[in-house]
Amino acid sequence: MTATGTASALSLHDVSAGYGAEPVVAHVSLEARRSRWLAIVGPNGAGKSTVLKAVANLVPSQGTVMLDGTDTATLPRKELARRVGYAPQNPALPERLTVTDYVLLGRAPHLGALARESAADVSIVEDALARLDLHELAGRRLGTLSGGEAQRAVLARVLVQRTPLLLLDEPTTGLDIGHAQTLLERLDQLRREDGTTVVTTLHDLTVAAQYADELVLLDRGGVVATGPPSQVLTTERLRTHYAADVDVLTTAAGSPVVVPVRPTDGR
Ligand SMILES: Nc1ncnc2c1ncn2[C@@H]1O[C@H](COP(=O)(O)OP(=O)(O)OP(=O)(O)O)[C@@H](O)[C@H]1O
Repeated sequence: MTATGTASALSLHDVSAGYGAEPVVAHVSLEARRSRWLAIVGPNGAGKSTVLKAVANLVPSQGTVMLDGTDTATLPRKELARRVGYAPQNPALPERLTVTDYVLLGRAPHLGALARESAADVSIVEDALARLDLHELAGRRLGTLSGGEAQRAVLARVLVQRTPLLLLDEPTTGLDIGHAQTLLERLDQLRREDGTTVVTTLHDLTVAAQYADELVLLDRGGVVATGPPSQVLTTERLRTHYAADVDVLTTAAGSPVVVPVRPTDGR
């Protein structure tokens, strides 16, 4: 298989994970092919974030998680951080750290035990700050940023990790439409040019359909549909799993557009 072919970058087989005695996701199997974009969608509480955390080894899990054919259970933490970049939905941020110092932390998996960042590390950070429109905020403390600015700092930190797999939990949360588009296009560029595999959770199903090659629909901790967006996003499915009234339109390019429809029965 070629680097941009259909090889599996990430596969989950029969994974169950959770926070206590009972798993909140159970028997999840899915696959993200190298250099493709997989979007995990589903209603609130379905278990999307938990699946990402299971891959990042942040919650106890059972089953098998394979990265490029290697079982993650065998990977030391630093090696996992060189392979997987994970951006959580609501990270706790060190308020007093500047944006630059925080983003530099993303280079840590590539440094030796006592090594300081090199000029190359600083240059990678400056590039990420510029791409995410953070250069003017580089010296600001995280505690002084707006929600969308802080979200962009979190994403910059994960991008400088330069991992072959990105796991991004609701990456566009808090971003205005322009910054969201810039970010999504940047991710797509990494996918196309560097062969990065992108796995995101996304609530905006139209955006998910625009960018993802494949969707996995989760509900109540299990996979209920998998496939290309045009197959997964049907009016019936969205009613069943989201209790939503929607029309699913199709663009000239064949991409589904999910439009909420107001109930006419006075609900
Ligand atoms: N730290 C935690 N401790 C206990 N239960 C948790 C914890 N985090 C999440 N849960 C529960 O696990 C289930 C799945 O949560 P998860 O965050 O994975 O859902 P999600 O699909 O990402 O939801 P959302 O769309 O609302 O972000 C939910 O019932 C949630 O209440």
